[in-house]
Amino acid sequence: MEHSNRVNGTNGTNGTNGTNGVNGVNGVAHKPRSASRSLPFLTDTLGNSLNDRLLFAVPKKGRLHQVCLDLLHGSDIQFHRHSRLDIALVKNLPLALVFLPAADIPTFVGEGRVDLGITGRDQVAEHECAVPPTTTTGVEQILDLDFGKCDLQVQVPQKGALNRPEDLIGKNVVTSFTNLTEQYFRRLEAVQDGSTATNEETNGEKKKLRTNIKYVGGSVEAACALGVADGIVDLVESGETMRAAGLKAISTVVSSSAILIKSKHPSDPKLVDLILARIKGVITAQKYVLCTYNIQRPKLEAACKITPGKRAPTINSLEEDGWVAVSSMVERKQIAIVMDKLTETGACDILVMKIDNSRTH
Ligand SMILES: Nc1ncnc2c1ncn2[C@@H]1O[C@H](COP(=O)(O)OP(=O)(O)OP(=O)(O)O)[C@@H](O)[C@H]1O
Ligand SMILES: O=P(O)(O)OC[C@H]1O[C@H](OP(=O)(O)OP(=O)(O)O)[C@H](O)[C@@H]1O
Repeated sequence: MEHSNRVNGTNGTNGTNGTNGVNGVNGVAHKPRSASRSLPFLTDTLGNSLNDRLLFAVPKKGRLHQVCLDLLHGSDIQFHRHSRLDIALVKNLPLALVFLPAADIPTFVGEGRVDLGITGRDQVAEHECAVPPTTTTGVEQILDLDFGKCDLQVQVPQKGALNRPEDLIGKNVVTSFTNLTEQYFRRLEAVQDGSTATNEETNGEKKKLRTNIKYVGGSVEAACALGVADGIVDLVESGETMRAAGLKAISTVVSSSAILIKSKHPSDPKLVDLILARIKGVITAQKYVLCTYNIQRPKLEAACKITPGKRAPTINSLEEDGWVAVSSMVERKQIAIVMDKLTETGACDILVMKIDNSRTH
């Protein structure tokens, strides 16, 4: 059915080359949506037209899925997703959500088929290795979302003769990120051969890679124990998975976090700005708390150095002579230290409040 091919994208963009899709998803050639946007099969399926809606891709499963749903909720993007349907119309904005695998989102947004998306920086890097951006295609990274932080790392068995990434040259490496891994080992091999990375093509042909890179879609950490790989390239957050599999990290290929991306020619740039502002507001609200306290005026300058706020602290006079009340945004992760320092400076009645939402610059 055309619908599942085009929107689910799981057939066209997976496979051994990850999100390669050089010819577009399922071979659909690139055509900017802004030029002509006709999605008749979606109209039929949902009984609603998507042609006037901005399309926003959200990871349909995995580590980023629930956090993204929470972010949409915080941004007052209201929708109802019918079971098994990967598209949901937003009730209060001319927007439709498209639920896709995180790995496929850069392809859809990069080709301009979808206007906005949330995915990992690692997935964008993996996609761009295979499909370099042009003036009309490729994604623009518009906001770091401050969650989904992890590193794509080269890992080898804790006990063994392999200790440096160079030791894996000519050996078997298993990963879900074949493009980044190939690029990484191509550079490493070039250095070992005494050539430069840019010198990797001879007579227009890529030099054959000596390292054998194999794709697996998940549970990458099992590959060494099962004898499929000498080393792996996989994501590490806490390091628990890696350690449990008896592996250690020896190099970082890419550091990642979740990002908001947009196509180069979104169908409704104003709505993109509105959604960006809302999401920024939620992210800022999660990152900061509001700290208020009372302090005697002579100690105010020292206190303001501890709580400079995002722009400047708000200072109000108190009825009690010589005292002021201060309120200031403080990074949530710094708040305990800030309260300790304020107390030392002579601040009292220190209160810390959660911020539900925000609009700041
Ligand atoms: N352990 C982790 N900690 C933080 N972020 C992660 C972690 N694992 C993956 N991510 C981020 O989430 C993105 C999606 O990875 P994930 O493995 O959850 O996706 P998936 O393959 O679609 O889901 P599943 O593994 O359930 O099939 C990654 O590209 C990365 O940016
Ligand atoms: O460092 P940690 O906190 O242990 O996280 C790292 C693990 O998380 C991801 O896999 P995930 O659990 O999403 O499942 P997958 O192997 O099916 O991709 C990643 O591929 C690692 O295996």
